[in-house]
Amino acid sequence: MSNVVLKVQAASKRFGGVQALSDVGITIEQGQVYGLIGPNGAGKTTFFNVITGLYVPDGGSFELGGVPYKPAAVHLVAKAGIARTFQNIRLFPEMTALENVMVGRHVRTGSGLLGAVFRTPGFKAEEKAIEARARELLEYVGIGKHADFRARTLSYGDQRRLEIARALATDPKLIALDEPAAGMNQTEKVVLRELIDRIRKDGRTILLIEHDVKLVMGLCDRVTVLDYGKQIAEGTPAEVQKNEKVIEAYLGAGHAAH
Ligand SMILES: Nc1ncnc2c1ncn2[C@@H]1O[C@H](COP(=O)(O)OP(=O)(O)OP(=O)(O)O)[C@@H](O)[C@H]1O
Repeated sequence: MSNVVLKVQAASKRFGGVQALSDVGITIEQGQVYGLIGPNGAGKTTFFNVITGLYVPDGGSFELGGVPYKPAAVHLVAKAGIARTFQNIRLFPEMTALENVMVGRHVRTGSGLLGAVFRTPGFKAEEKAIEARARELLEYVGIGKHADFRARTLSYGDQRRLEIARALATDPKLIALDEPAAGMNQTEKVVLRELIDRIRKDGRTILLIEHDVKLVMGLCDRVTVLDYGKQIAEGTPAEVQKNEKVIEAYLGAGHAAH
């Protein structure tokens, strides 16, 4: 059996005169942390939006766990098994941390609207199980003690970790993190790195957009570099760092030495 989790071939997306993505292809294997880097406007977020159903691609083929999928709508992609976080945190700010994670978990549960309206025994048992799992996930990302706080009252770093817990709650085949370290201080970044490492060790597969080159190079098994929508390099962090095009377009002489 193939251990490829996500296979994207020739993904393209145009906005008016801007070719935001031009035949971009990546293959991510089970248990990998895969990095997507590139300068501002390179097409990283567009790629995320395409694979998660937010943007309809102009072209490309998409497979998740060996099964073709059409990234046509966000909820279908979530059901197919991709969960994501956003560059600009998107939590329900007035709901508690626990409730935010429980919402994520509902993607995977059976009781429909009628069960919820009539509060059937099946629904109640399921709610209990969802709550228990959500508490576990909050502990897992290190914010268990904030379970009953409203999301908006958490620190920035904790909100990012809450987003990760919510994404994990869907039991995704692939978890896509959009700049998880943005706005974090050094201490928070160290904790984040440990968390991503743990998620990988626990058997998950991760796609990561990140501007912090050190974090990307330290964490990722493979990296794709985009520039003006084109894939200018693909390989291990060591290979990519040596690539002339990458040094020119993005890393710069100062970064290449790290
Ligand atoms: N909804 C949209 N409408 C029009 N143009 C868009 C849209 N989304 C992205 N673009 C354009 O597509 C190109 C790629 O943008 P994208 O946001 O994917 O880059 P990025 O690599 O994620 O950049 P950043 O690091 O700044 O987040 C840019 O030129 C951007 O202006």
